[in-house]
Amino acid sequence: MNQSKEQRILNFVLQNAVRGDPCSVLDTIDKYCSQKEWAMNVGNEKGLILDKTVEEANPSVALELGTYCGYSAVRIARLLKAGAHLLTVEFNPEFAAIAKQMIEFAGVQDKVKLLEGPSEEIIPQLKKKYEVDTLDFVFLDHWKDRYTPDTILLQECNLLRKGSVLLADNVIVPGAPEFLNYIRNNPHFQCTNYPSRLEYMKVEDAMEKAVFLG
Ligand SMILES: Nc1ncnc2c1ncn2CCCCCNC(=O)c1cc(-c2ccc(F)cc2)cc(O)c1O
Ligand SMILES: [Mg+2]
Repeated sequence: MNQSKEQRILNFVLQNAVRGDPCSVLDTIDKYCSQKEWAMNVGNEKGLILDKTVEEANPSVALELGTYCGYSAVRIARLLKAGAHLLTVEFNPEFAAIAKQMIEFAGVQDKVKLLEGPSEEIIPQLKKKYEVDTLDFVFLDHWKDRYTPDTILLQECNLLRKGSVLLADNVIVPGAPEFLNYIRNNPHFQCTNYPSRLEYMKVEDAMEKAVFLG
């Protein structure tokens, strides 16, 4: 049974990165995906925007929708202060299994809780089952047509507080036009667009930051 691309990415990390060193894991994934096989990690260019947004928010509780191989989970977790944690939600069991190993190899497993399932099922469980009060930071990187319904669901579940920061990947490619329209015309959010490039490609993409105003 031949290996998946995600398994090949993980194996390359296990063989070439430094165990317990998140930056070396990120650099190794970026090396593989820019030289060998493209994959939908946020990458280093948009990754720098993610870094700055996380550092500015300095979250105690962060949520990621769409874990994939764990690249952005490692990227976020490496910046979290002592006692802070990231909940990351992955729908695909194969991806979740890869991400779990990636997160452990990077040494950030104590800061990351990987939740398997569709976002629309997990979000309503965050308060009672996962003991979340409110979310300080949310990274949207899952199905692009789920960005809007899940942003609405987060509000309905009272998971956002004044100042909660949402950051959405791929608002140009593959694109999330309906989300941009929703969030930019919603008086409860203050939006900022960050033009960038699609990971590992000379193709325009962008991230959208939306701060919840309460
Ligand atoms: N918990 C949950 N709930 C719902 N869906 C869930 C989920 N957990 C996972 N998924 C399912 C998401 C599957 C991956 C989403 N990301 C993407 O689809 C994505 C695609 C591209 C791309 C760009 C140009 C191309 F030519 C081709 C692809 C780039 C990106 O940065 C992307 O993030
Ligand atoms: Mg993405």
